[in-house]
Amino acid sequence: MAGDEVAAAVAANKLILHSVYLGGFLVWLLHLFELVVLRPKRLRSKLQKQGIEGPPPSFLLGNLPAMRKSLIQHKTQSSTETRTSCDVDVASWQIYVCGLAHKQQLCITDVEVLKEIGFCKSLNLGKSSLPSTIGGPLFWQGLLSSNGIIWAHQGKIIALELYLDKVKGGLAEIRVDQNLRNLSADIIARACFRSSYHEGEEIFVKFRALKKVVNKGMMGTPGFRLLPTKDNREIWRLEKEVESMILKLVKQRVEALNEKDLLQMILEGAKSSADYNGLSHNKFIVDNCTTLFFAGHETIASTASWSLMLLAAHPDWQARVRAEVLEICGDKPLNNETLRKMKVLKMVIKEVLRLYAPAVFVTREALETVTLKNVVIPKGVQLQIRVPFLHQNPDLWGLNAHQFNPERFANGILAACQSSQAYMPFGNGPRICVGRHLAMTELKVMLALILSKFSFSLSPTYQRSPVYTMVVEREHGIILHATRV
Ligand code: HEM
Repeated sequence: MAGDEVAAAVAANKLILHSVYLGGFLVWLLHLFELVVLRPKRLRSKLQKQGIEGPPPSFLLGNLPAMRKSLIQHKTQSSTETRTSCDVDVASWQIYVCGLAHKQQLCITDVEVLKEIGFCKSLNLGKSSLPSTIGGPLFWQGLLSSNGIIWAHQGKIIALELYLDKVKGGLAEIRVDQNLRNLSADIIARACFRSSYHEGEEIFVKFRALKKVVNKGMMGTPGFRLLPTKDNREIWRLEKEVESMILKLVKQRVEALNEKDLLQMILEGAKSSADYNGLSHNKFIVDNCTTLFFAGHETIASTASWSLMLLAAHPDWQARVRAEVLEICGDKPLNNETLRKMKVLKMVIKEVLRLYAPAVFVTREALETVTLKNVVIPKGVQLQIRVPFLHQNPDLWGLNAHQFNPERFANGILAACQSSQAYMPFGNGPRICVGRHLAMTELKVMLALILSKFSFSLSPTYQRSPVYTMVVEREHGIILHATRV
């Protein structure tokens, strides 16, 4: 072949290649247009035909930072007020599309619909794929994000081990000599796996690093996770490390004396996992352990931190809780009996969970077409419940809905709110948090121990900075002054 023929062939090849790339890109753009413009329009008109009105679809094209800001806005100057974007249009049904999961999202604020979701036992209303799309490597196909028969299988194993009586039985003696995060990790490690934070420390460190990278950017954009970007490579590396550490812990456990604890139950459940959905033995173990690390650790660390901030900002409530703890316990150790008597502490925790619910969204997906409040929800539509909207809605909680006032829970949730469905820090219905009893016990133990020894005030430099990073965290931390009581 002559030189100019070779050059012509190369140029032709290049042209073909570029046309293929361009064609692929155009198809991708069309697909995106279909997802974010046409489908929501179709869904909206379907709902309009059923008499449901809502604002026009809005488009959140995978912009996680913008979504975080819209959820937790800094609307007031006050360092402790918790006002969120509650005053945006809260129509009963809002329709908008969220490019994060490339699914149509139906935002629900109608408590009657929430009630129906709570009572709906059908496996057709499952967990939305949004959390696993965004937070995939943190919990993949564990209990938190799975559906159908595998969820039922995992639920039987895990929920049984976290029942109230087991939680009470597992109360270990705890020393307050670590920071809150480590303390909550320690309790989770002890309660679930009878190991200590120290033994699992490395896993928690890696897991936090993994969470930090997963949180960055536009993780829900289709195909994005497959690209070998710097962050994705970091995620893949950390994922492998966490996995091998968990499996090492499991190996040590198998070689040691068997105890009937949660880890042991997960190991036994893993033996039959393939029968349920083809999940491999190791994947079943790793996904459920990471789910528990994530669900049980970050949520509690977040609630404990906000509790201390609010108590520091409200010295009257801090003094009431301390007086209660000292009166009930004196020099006695904390146990189930004494914890049960701490009514003021419980009211405070409930109020903190109302104002700073760590899980901002509770989500569901219509895995098949379902009907809620006589409205037909087509298969594939995701339902999104924004917890802060419900928890701080003045129509439901009264005019002081944005203020810290634990007294509202003095006579229970029903007396505090127009509808008990509107209080859902732990979600609702069949998918309600399986760790809620452990969480409440853990929070009571941590706060009682800390408040019995220290008194807190807010540093003048403290700046309120809630930010949504899978749970509601503090962007600039919480700065408190502590003195020994
Ligand atoms: C303050 C602490 C906690 C909060 C606010 C919290 C909140 C939640 C929420 C909102 C859900 C979703 C519920 C729904 O979709 O209706 C959930 C699910 C879950 N939580 Fe928690 N949680 C906490 C602590 C824990 C702990 C300590 C554990 C375990 C050790 C745990 C394990 C789980 C699991 C496994 C699920 C999935 C349940 C399912 O889908 O069947 N959580 N949690």
